[in-house]
Amino acid sequence: MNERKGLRVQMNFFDKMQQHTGVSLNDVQKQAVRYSDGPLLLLASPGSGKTTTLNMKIGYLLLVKKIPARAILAITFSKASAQDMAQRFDQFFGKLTHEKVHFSTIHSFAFQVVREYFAKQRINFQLVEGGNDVPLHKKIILRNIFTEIKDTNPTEDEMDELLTYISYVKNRMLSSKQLSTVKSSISGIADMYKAYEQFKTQNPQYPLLDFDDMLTYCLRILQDDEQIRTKYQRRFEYILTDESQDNSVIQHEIITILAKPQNNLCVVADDDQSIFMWRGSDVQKLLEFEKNYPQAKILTMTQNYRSTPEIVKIANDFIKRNPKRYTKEMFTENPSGESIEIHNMQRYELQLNYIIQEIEKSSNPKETAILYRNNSSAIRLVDKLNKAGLPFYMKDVDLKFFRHWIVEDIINFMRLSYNDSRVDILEKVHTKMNAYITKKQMMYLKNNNDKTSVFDQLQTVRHADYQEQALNKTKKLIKKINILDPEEAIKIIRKNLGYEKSIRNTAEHLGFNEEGLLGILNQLEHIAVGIPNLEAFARRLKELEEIMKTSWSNKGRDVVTLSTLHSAKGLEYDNVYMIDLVDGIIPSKDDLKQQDEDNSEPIEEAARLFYVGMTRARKHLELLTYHLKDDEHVEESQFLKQVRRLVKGKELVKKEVGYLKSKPSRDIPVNAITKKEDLQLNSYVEHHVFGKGEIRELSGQAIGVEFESVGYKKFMIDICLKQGFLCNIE
Ligand SMILES: Nc1ncnc2c1ncn2[C@@H]1O[C@H](COP(=O)(O)OP(=O)(O)OP(=O)(O)O)[C@@H](O)[C@H]1O
Repeated sequence: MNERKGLRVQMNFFDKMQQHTGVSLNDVQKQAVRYSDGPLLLLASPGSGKTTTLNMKIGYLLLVKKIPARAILAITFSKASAQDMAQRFDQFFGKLTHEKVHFSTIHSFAFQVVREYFAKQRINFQLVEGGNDVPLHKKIILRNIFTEIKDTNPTEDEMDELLTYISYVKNRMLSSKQLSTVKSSISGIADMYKAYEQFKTQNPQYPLLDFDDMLTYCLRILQDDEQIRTKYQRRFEYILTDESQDNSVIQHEIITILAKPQNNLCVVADDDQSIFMWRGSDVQKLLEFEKNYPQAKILTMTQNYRSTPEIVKIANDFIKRNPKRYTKEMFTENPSGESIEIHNMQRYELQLNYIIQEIEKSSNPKETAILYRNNSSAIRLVDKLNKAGLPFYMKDVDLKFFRHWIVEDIINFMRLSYNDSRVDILEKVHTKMNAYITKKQMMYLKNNNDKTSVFDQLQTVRHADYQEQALNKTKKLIKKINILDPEEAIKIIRKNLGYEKSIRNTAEHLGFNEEGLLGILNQLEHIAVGIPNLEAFARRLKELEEIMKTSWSNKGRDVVTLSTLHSAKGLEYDNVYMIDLVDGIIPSKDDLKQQDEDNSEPIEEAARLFYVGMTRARKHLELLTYHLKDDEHVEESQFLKQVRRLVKGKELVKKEVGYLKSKPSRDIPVNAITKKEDLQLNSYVEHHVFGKGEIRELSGQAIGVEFESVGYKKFMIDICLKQGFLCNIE
């Protein structure tokens, strides 16, 4: 093609695309689309049209450069983004070409390579994660290794830490010698990692692979097997990677090899949105792009099409606090809107009440997101939302809270109060209260249990006089718990039975985060407010778990979205509320500690997370903080202080009193069932979230309904009646 003709074809492409999609690319976007031969780093600010540009670029390769689809490899960050890209590609080009480009995650590409290699070697391998049909799961292997090495079962938190550690080590390609450089609260974690690796490879004819191994093997195969390497290098003439700021070291290595020798590699990234360092991503690789490809072209897309200038300006100025970054000045030509709001509440509860009020007021909840750093922020929020009758969609449901050992302990204390002859339950909690019960005494009870009160039985084998008193006191307290309401009961367990002291001791001895553990107790206490008895409390926990678990069924409905900041990546909403903006959460305690120890990387990553949150908002952004949580003073987030300085007095500090509420916060429908006697077995009702269902169970405090849309669910009758959740069907 001669130069003029080439230029004409390009012009036609952009004009045609504008007519076809309504999107008129800006100059940098066009340059990025056109630049296809050689390495290109496309640095893009949030909302600057990365996905749009990447899609146009692929269309350009197909339609203008006549590259067959199978020669293009487009790597996305997650399965969901691969689907999203494929969908958007179809919208743009579905009518213009029949060619189908394969959008793939790096893991699914690696899997293809690994499968091919093992087939060639006639070796059977087995996956240890993904799906329920995996015969031997990674978590089971690791649980066993942990128990063998530590002589105790891991907690859920320890399992998480171990899984993250292993993933980090592999993604960062750390050698055995470097293992000790990775910080962990679990002693002996490096040995666990080594034992795990050894276990998986003990039979070379039948290796076990987890998802991270897919990358490790893929890289090794590409390095060592010339035939496979050249096959893929020849096949993929053009490689594009999206969200590359979150690629790990090993992912960068795989892509570097694949792109050789022509290096037609387009890397789309925003170093300011790199938020997965803890999982092994390495933004350093991006910052070194020019060093690795001296002939590289670097383009910067900084026009934001998403947000108002008020949001764009503050977010842009905020992220400059991080010194190690590519300099970019994000700007927008969008019309002006409202300024960012900062709300500094007196107490944590007021933040919750405020959020509820805002959602109730909202005419379009689907366009509203509540973002928080930790999943634990969601528990009380979900409780409140449910009590207010506000349905929601939760982006990444984490049910760990409900299985936490502290929750189990509290339920066990309550169980014991129903029947204090239960040796099996006492065994689970005997070391966690002030009764000085020894292992030997427990053995005695197990062998001689006469089904009377365990405390009376223990009196016969007590060792010291002080134990007599302690056992008497414990027996009385345990009995008392049974007649108290759950909120009071938890207080007695914490303070009088000595459970809180035992948690503090455990935290100190095992290096657990004491504040986090006590936080779980506080959450339980709050959930318990207003619940009449212990059974109802246990049921409420189950109910909350179920509500969270099934919130996916609200996806796409006109409901508010709850999400961690991490999972909000790539999404956008008209209204965004960032909550729990206090020091200790964002930045976390550990971020702050590491900063004190001269490692500023974690706090910079936390700032990027904050930035990701702010840039999700199209029109309305609110940042929420408070002074007091559970009677403890908390400091507002230092990031928020920075934003406050940038907003300069435009904030609206609202008065606490405006948000206090005690009554049900939604309008109860006229046909709502408010009396227990109006609930009839086998009759049909309409639930405010789950729709039509048949009452199948009515027992004590609980009601069970079989719904047409989501199946069987159990609720607390009291809450349903008070909040008007169930309505008669005409
Ligand atoms: N040249 C353009 N003109 C008008 N709108 C555009 C243009 N480019 C992109 N957009 C629009 O801007 C919005 C953001 O684009 P996109 O989702 O591609 O951004 P992104 O860079 O991937 O965002 P983020 O990284 O923050 O998730 C989309 O609604 C898109 O249609």
